[in-house]
Amino acid sequence: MKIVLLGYGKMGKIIEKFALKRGHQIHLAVTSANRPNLTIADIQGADVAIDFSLPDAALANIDLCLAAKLPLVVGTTGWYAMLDQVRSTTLQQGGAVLYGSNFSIGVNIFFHVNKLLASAMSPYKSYDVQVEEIHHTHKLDAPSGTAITIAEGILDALPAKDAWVNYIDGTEAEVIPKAHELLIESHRIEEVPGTHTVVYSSEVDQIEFKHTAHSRDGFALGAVIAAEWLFGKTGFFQVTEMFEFNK
Ligand SMILES: NC(=O)C1=CN([C@@H]2O[C@H](COP(=O)(O)OP(=O)(O)OC[C@H]3O[C@@H](n4cnc5c(N)ncnc54)[C@H](OP(=O)(O)O)[C@@H]3O)[C@@H](O)[C@H]2O)C=CC1
Ligand SMILES: O=C(O)C1=N[C@H](C(=O)O)C[C@H](O)C1
Repeated sequence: MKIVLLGYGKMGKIIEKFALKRGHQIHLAVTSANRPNLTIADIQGADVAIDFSLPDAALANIDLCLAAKLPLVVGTTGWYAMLDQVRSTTLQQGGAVLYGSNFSIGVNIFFHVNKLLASAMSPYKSYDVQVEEIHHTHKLDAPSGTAITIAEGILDALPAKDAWVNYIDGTEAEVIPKAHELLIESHRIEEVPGTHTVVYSSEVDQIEFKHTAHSRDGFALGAVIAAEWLFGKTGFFQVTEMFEFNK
């Protein structure tokens, strides 16, 4: 496939490596430098686009790909408040968009088991739950998209919690969650690729469920596999739909 990389930073460059290894070609790599002059015609000769850019850039990139009728995989996080609108625009225009807060196999298995664990925990009111995420200091959004997906999995299964709240470690404003709120604690530490932990605590014990990314390779390979999966389809998809255990 000929791939347009929307974003050619930390992720875009690793995605390129896996795309070439799997026999694909890079049609165009887009950065802040060439994005202002990018036209529909520039991307129309490609088969698929993969967006790992900036939270503020994702929506315009989605619109551009829809206008060009180019299937798009969106890995960029931090735009999910607009998800419903993007879904309906994609469906109205007969486009193809697949998005996911995390493309690694390990995290997608984690998402699945997280829901099972939350269901198992739901009768046991003596446990409180919180989510922690640690990422590198360059990250622009908090909480991470992955932490939001994890929190949504817990909220769906635990009637005692109906909303998440975020505390960013090191910021002054203290966040004390109410009993019905699920705390997501965000930490920013040097070059950490991404660590997510769900913690259930009671007076007598603690359960910790943790995923640690050793590098960005799992995210990048997953994004290329997602592009292969999306090619030839129309609709609005989540990365979770690619996995056998969700079928
Ligand atoms: N879903 C997942 O599995 C994962 C998602 N992510 C998400 O992916 C996104 C990118 O992460 P990362 O690669 O680390 O970020 P980087 O900051 O390293 O790279 C961002 C890239 O986007 C480019 N860019 C800036 N503006 C635009 C624009 N308007 N259109 C296209 N490209 C643009 C930048 O250009 P320039 O080089 O000129 O600055 C840069 O090349 C983040 O939102 C992150 O949260 C990250 C890892 C995994
Ligand atoms: O910005 C990152 O680096 C990452 N972002 C994604 C997120 O917000 O969850 C996925 C991964 O954790 C790395």
